[in-house]
Amino acid sequence: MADLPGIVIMGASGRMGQMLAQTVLQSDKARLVGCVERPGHPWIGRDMGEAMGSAPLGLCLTDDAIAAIARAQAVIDFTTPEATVATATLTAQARAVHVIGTTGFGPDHLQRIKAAARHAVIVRAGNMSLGVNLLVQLTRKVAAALDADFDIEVVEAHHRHKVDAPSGTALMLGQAAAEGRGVALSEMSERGRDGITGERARGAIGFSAIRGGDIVGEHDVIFAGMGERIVLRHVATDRAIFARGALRAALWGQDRKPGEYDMLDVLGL
Ligand SMILES: NC(=O)C1=CN([C@@H]2O[C@H](COP(=O)(O)OP(=O)(O)OC[C@H]3O[C@@H](n4cnc5c(N)ncnc54)[C@H](OP(=O)(O)O)[C@@H]3O)[C@@H](O)[C@H]2O)C=CC1
Ligand SMILES: O=C(O)C1=N[C@H](C(=O)O)C[C@H](O)C1
Repeated sequence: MADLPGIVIMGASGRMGQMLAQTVLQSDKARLVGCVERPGHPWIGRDMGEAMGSAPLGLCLTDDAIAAIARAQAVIDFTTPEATVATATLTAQARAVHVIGTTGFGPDHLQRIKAAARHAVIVRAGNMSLGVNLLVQLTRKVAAALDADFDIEVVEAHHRHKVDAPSGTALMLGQAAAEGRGVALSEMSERGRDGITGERARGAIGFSAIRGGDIVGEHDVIFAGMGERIVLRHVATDRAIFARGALRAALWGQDRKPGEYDMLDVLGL
């Protein structure tokens, strides 16, 4: 048991944090060695099992990220862009694998993650599920097969608590569509239409976001032509798919060379 890779979860009280804790606890390939929350969080000092409403685990939540990461072979992080960038510095120092599920990064955050990946293995993906990563590859393929007579629209729906848009998944799908088409997403993306927008630009890749209730995550990539339409769809109904993918990434990352990887690398897609 002591030989199994030790996993630390950042943002352990969150929607994904709790799902990750349960997934690691149920696994016979890894052990949970730390649960970290931000300083001042009401769960700090409480037993993680009891805080989640189940049996005690003998593992208390801590705000001491440095001490927790020192015990870890991998850190799984579904938090905020600022928290993740700060953690990337610590995982790089500790040479622990950093699995990043957080979304909503700006260019400066991404630059800092890239710098940390010079020293440690980072696996980062806006969606850790097998299904979405397959959809990414399908999107690339369909976009490569069709010309700009087919308008590409990415439509996503998430729960009311989500703070970023477009979702990380929508951006992955848009990026795959742009690559399939051989264009730069930054030049072709159309977001936030409102009012008199004018006609759709030929070749644009559009993004729309729906927020409501408890929707776990739904993504459509629409290729709309004249007289026909192709729709590629993924519907997530359980956050366990993301947690399973993240744990798989943490195990895959052991003994790899430092660098920034994604779930396509992990899944071999
Ligand atoms: N890649 C993927 O497959 C998936 C990615 N996500 C992404 O994961 C992220 C989290 O989502 P979700 O779990 O729903 O969000 P939550 O808000 O439920 O969880 C985030 C947690 O991180 C905590 N946190 C904030 N700052 C710190 C810090 N400095 N140190 C430690 N913990 C901190 C928050 O605490 P507090 O609330 O007190 O601030 C909260 O408990 C989002 O970016 C989301 O888009 C989600 C699902 C799948
Ligand atoms: O915030 C979420 O919940 C999710 N975020 C990820 C994203 O931004 O795409 C992945 C998943 O869709 C759930």
